Amino acid sequence: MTIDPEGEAPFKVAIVGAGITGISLAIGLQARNVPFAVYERARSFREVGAGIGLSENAERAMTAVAPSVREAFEKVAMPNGEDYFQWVDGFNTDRLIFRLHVGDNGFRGCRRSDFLEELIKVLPEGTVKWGKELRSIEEDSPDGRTTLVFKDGTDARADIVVGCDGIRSRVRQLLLGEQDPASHAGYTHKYCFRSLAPMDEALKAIGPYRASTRFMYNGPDAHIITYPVAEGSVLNIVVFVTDTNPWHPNSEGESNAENSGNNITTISTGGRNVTHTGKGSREGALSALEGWHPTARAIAGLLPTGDIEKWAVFDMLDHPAGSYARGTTCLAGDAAHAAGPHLGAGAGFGIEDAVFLATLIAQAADGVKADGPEGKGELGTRKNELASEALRVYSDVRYERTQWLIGATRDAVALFQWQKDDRGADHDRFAREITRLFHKIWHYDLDLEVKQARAKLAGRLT
Ligand SMILES: Cc1cc2nc3c(=O)[nH]c(=O)nc-3n(C[C@H](O)[C@H](O)[C@H](O)COP(=O)(O)OP(=O)(O)OC[C@H]3O[C@@H](n4cnc5c(N)ncnc54)[C@H](O)[C@@H]3O)c2cc1C
Repeated sequence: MTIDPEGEAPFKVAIVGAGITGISLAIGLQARNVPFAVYERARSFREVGAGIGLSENAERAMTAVAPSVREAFEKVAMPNGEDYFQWVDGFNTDRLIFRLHVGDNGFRGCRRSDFLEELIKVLPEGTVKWGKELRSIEEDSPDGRTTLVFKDGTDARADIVVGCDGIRSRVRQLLLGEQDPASHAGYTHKYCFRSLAPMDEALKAIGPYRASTRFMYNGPDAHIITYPVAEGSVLNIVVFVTDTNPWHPNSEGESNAENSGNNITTISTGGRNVTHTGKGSREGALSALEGWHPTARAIAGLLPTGDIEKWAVFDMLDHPAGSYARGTTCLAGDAAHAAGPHLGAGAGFGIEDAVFLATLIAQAADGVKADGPEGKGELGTRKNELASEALRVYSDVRYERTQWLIGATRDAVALFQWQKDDRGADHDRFAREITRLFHKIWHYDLDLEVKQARAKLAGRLT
């Protein structure tokens, strides 16, 4: 569908950030004929090849935001080896602890970069503006529109601004104030080593069955995840380690404008940008797995030699934002509610956010059209009121679930790393608790929630 960005439609939406959340929202708005532009600080599409899994709630959200999002995923999704998450005692026995059914062909993996590349193809040429790093937002223009000012000195105007700019969100800082602790994510005292190992090497290390499907290895103060991606040509490996120390960044500096998404390199803490990765090594990972079963150690042995990056896991548990919306600006995806990766839900929640935002913004746009040029009061003011209501409803309906995820993710990692009082000994308890957490994520009645959100907005618009 072609959109006239300056045409008659009542709202133009500026989306800051071309990650999964921002691009899903853009496609959702396109499908509902709401004009938009995406402003992304990277100069071109450039992504790390990290693996990602998307659960059934995420797939339902893809279809709801626009069928083309689901189609993009289908092009890159890797069929499951088996439709189960399987947890192994990685420390003592290398034996299975528990299998959780993920649904038929549920929680398929893909390379995040492959998915994003397919998603971006859905958008009309020129709607993603590359090399646009947001610096500030000015809201005092006479027509009620917002001006976005970019690092390169250019600016753009919009009626609604949605910050989809990730865990280090600039929009979040501008919305809440840089000195507000809620503007900055905090260290979860976990870091990880990640790698995509060639499948022939993986097969030698762990054999065909373990390499064919997702496995997780639990143990004291660390855990490992492995699953095949890219049509089974590589094995995605993540080794998570608990760190009792505060995060010690290597250096301080400017945020790296080329980085995007999972490629977390710097983060703002206390108003400063501090390095968010440290140097590590395969030997470091192996020493965190001292005394573990040889299989777990063989997986860590697949990490590259030499210096490798270790990635700190940050989240927004300690200082949550009180709301995701203020006026005609709001936050979505990791910018609003970044959680650790341990329940594999962040991207799916970003797509869910996109469904609500696209739906509610389109509904508010219909409200403006219904008012007509002679509408209630000054059009700029009325437009802003309707836009603000849509964003407020979005924040209200998404807040509880998305905030829950952050704490639930901390609980999950404590289960994996034997940090609960039973130190991993009670397998039934593990099965019960982990099932409850995943099921709450997966079994979400999106249609019902969207319907209720629409009704809530309709109530406020009358
Ligand atoms: C190791 C790991 C494994 C994970 N596994 C899973 C999984 O299996 N399943 C799952 O659902 N989730 C997973 N996640 C979480 C998931 O990756 C994130 O929740 C998701 O990518 C967030 O998407 P986003 O679009 O909100 O933000 P991001 O992907 O961070 O995108 C933000 C975008 O904004 C841009 N940007 C930032 N600042 C500015 C600015 N000032 N101006 C303009 N642009 C800007 C960035 O360059 C970037 O492109 C994992 C995360 C990690 C770290």
